[in-house]
Amino acid sequence: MDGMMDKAAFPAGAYCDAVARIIAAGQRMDRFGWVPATAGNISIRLPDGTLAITRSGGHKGLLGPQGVIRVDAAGAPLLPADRPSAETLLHCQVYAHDPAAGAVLHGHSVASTVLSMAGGNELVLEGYEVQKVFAGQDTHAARVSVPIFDNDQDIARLCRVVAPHLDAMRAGYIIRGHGVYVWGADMDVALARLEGLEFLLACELERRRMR
Ligand SMILES: CSC[C@@H](O)[C@@H](O)C(=O)COP(=O)(O)O
Ligand SMILES: [Zn+2]
Repeated sequence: MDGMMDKAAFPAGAYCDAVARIIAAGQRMDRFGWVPATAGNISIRLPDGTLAITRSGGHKGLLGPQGVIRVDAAGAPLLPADRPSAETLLHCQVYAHDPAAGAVLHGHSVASTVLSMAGGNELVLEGYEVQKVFAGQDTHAARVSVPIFDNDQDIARLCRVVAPHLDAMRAGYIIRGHGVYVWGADMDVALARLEGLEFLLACELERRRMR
């Protein structure tokens, strides 16, 4: 990690702190079963506007410091040989859209995968106390829409589909048959929102089973 800090325009501890938080986030997501196999990706925005993001292809519950690399705001690795997450552009898009975003999380839970494959372009959450974890929500009575976008292996094209909806998003979004993207001002907030959203998706799945 020391070599990475040579030209950094921020305090020496910031990158190491981000790496530690990303490793811990991966472990937490893994405990819930949200990052099976090599699924999921995790990033933090650093003070100079570059990102610390997971390397492509590793298990996100078993990350070490080498599993995290740096990319610029457009997603290009600072070390050209590094291969960042295949979905790096979705992270860059969130940071470009929301100057307050400090961390982005992507997981592949059973609930987000199954519910999004049931059809429709949104999942509506209403009546749940836990939906207050999302930005601007102060009552269970509100209606929180989580958009669902069709999966696409062309991530730049997927970004263009997601872009017009970002302003209205309160709880992140779901890619059909794939997983969720959630973010927050810092890693703690992003993790709380992910946990809240996944709890609500699990509730929805359970309710549909009961019908
Ligand atoms: C298990 S395949 C999952 C990938 O295709 C992708 O969706 C994913 O979440 C992880 O890709 P990665 O390039 O490791 O960030
Ligand atoms: Zn994915």
